[in-house]
Amino acid sequence: MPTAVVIGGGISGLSSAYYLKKSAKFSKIIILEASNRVGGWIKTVTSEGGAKMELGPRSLRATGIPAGFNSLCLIEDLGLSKDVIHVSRHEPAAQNRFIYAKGALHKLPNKFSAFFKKQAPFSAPLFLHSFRDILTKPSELEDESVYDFVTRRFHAELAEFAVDPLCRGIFAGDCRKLSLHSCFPLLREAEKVGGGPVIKGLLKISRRPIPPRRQSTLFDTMRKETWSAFSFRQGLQTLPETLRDSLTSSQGVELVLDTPCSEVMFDDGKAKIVINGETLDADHVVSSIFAPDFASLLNQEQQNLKENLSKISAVNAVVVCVEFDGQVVPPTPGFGHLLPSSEDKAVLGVIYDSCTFPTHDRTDRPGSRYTIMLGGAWFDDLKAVVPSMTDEALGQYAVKALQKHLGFTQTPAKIKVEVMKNCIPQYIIGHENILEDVFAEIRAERLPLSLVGSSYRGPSIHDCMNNARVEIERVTGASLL
Ligand SMILES: Cc1cc2nc3c(=O)[nH]c(=O)nc-3n(C[C@H](O)[C@H](O)[C@H](O)COP(=O)(O)OP(=O)(O)OC[C@H]3O[C@@H](n4cnc5c(N)ncnc54)[C@H](O)[C@@H]3O)c2cc1C
Ligand SMILES: C=CC1=C(C)c2cc3[nH]c(cc4nc(cc5[nH]c(cc1n2)c(C)c5CCC(=O)O)C(CCC(=O)O)=C4C)c(C)c3C=C
Repeated sequence: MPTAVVIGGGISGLSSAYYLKKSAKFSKIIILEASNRVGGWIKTVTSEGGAKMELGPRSLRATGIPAGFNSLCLIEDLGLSKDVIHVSRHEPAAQNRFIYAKGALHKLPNKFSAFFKKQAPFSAPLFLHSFRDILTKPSELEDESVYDFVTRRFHAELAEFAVDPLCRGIFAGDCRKLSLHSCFPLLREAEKVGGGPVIKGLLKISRRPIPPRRQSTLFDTMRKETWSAFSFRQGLQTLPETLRDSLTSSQGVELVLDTPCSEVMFDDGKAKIVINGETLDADHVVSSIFAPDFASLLNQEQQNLKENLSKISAVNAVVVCVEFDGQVVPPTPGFGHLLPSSEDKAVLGVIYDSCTFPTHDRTDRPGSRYTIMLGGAWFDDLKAVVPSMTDEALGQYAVKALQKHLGFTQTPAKIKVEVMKNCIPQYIIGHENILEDVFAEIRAERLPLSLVGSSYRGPSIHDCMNNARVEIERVTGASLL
C-alpha cells in the first residue's frame, strides 16, 4: 500500500496532495502541517463588521497557459467558480498603478500612446529607451541581475523607477541581486529568440500556439470578461480551505495539524519521517516548505543536498492592514502604489484594497481598507527606523507613510500588523545553478523526493499550484490537469 507524505499544508503542499490523490497511485496520503491551520502565507481575517483583511497575498493575476489556466481548472474542479470575484481590465483598479517617487504619485503608462509622452518621474518618453534594445546584441552571460539586464538593454531610469519597484511588489526584493534567469525567465528567453531585441522576442513568443489540454469554462469566462486579477468572495483563504475540505473528505487522505516534521531519512528507495519522536514510513515524500527548513530535516548522508538547499535565502516582510471609518479615498482610484528603493528603503508600497475588491469592505457601515507593506530585502533599514519593532510602532510607522503618500489626515480605526519571517524566497543570481545541482542529486541518488513550493521556480500562487501538478505528473506518470 504505497504511502506519500506531504510536508506542509500551504497552497503548494495542498495542491500536491490534491494531484497525488487524483493520480490514484498512492493509497495513503498524509499531509503534515506544523501550525493549527492550512494555507501557510495565505491568511484572510474577517473583522467585526465583516471586513476582510488579507495578511498575505491578496489576488491572483488573470493570466494564461500554463500556470493561470491550471489554477482556473483546479478552482473550477473544486466547485469554486461561483465564489470567484474579479477586477476587469477596464476598471481603475486594473488601469491605474502608481509609483511614489520624488515625493509624488506617478501613474505608470497603461496605454500605447503614453509611451510617446514624457511623463515624470522619467526624463524622456519611454519609447526612446527601446532604441537601445533594438541595437543591443544578446548577452553571452549565463545569468545577470534584473537591474543589469534592464540597464543594458533599455535605460537605468527604467530600472530605477519601474523595475526596482516591480521587484519590490513581487519578490519584496532588490533587483540588483535578483536573477533575470529565475525571476523573469520569459525576458531572458525573449532576448534569445529575438536575436537581441526583447520586444521582438516577446512578440515571437506570444505568437506561439499553446493548445489547452482541456476545456475550462472558468478560463473562457476570464477571457470573455477581460479579468485583470481575481480573488474569492470570502477572501483568498477560501482556496486552501476548500482544497483541505476536498482532501479530508476523500478516502485515504489524512491531514495532521500541529505536527511539524522534525527529520527525514532516505534508505533503499524509501523514506522515514520523524514526527513527535515517532517514525513514519513513506514511499514518497513531497516537501513544500522553505528550502533551508527542509535542509535542516536531512541528516549528514544528504550533506550535499543540505548545503545546496541552505543556499536559498528569503526575506522578512511586515504587512500592515488598516481600516478607516467611512469613505477615505485615494487621490485617484487604482490598485496601489510601489516605491523605488531610492525613495524609501523601509516602505515597499501601499495597496488600495477597497478600490480592488470593494466586496471585502465591511457590510454594516462604510469603511475603507489599505495595506502597507514594509521591509523585504530592506528589513534591516526598517529596523533602523523602527528600533522597537513592536506591532504598535510598526503600525504607526506604516500609517504615517500612508498619510504622507496619499495626503490623508484621518487615522485608521483598525490596524493589524503581521511580521512574516522568511516569507518570500529570493532567486538571486545563480539560483538556477543551485536548482540544477539539487535536482541532479535527487535523480542520481534516486531519492523518493519531490521539492515543491515558492523556494524553487516561482513564488506566485499560480506557480505554486502549477509546479505542484507538473511535479506530481512527473512522479506518477499520470495526466492531472
Ligand atoms: C506578503 C505576501 C504577499 C504576497 N502576495 C501575493 C499575491 O498577491 N499573489 C500571489 O500570487 N502570490 C503572492 N505571494 C506569494 C504566495 O503567497 C506564496 O509564495 C505562497 O503562498 C507560498 O505557498 P507555499 O505553500 O509554497 O508555502 P507556505 O505558504 O510557506 O506553506 C508552507 C507550510 O508548511 C508548514 N511547515 C513549515 N515547516 C514545517 C514542518 N517542518 N513540518 C510541517 N509543516 C511545516 C508551514 O506552517 C506552512 O503552512 C505573497 C506572499 C507574501 C508573503
Ligand atoms: C501596489 C503595491 C504592492 C505591494 C506593496 C506589494 C507587495 C508584495 N507583493 C508580494 C508578492 C507578490 N505580489 C504579486 C502580485 C502583485 N502585487 C501587486 C502589488 C503590490 N505588491 C500587484 C499589482 C500584483 C499583481 C500583478 C499584476 O497584476 O500584474 C505576486 C504574484 C506575481 C505573479 O506573477 O502573478 C507575488 C508573488 C510581496 C512578497 C510583497 C511584499 C511583502
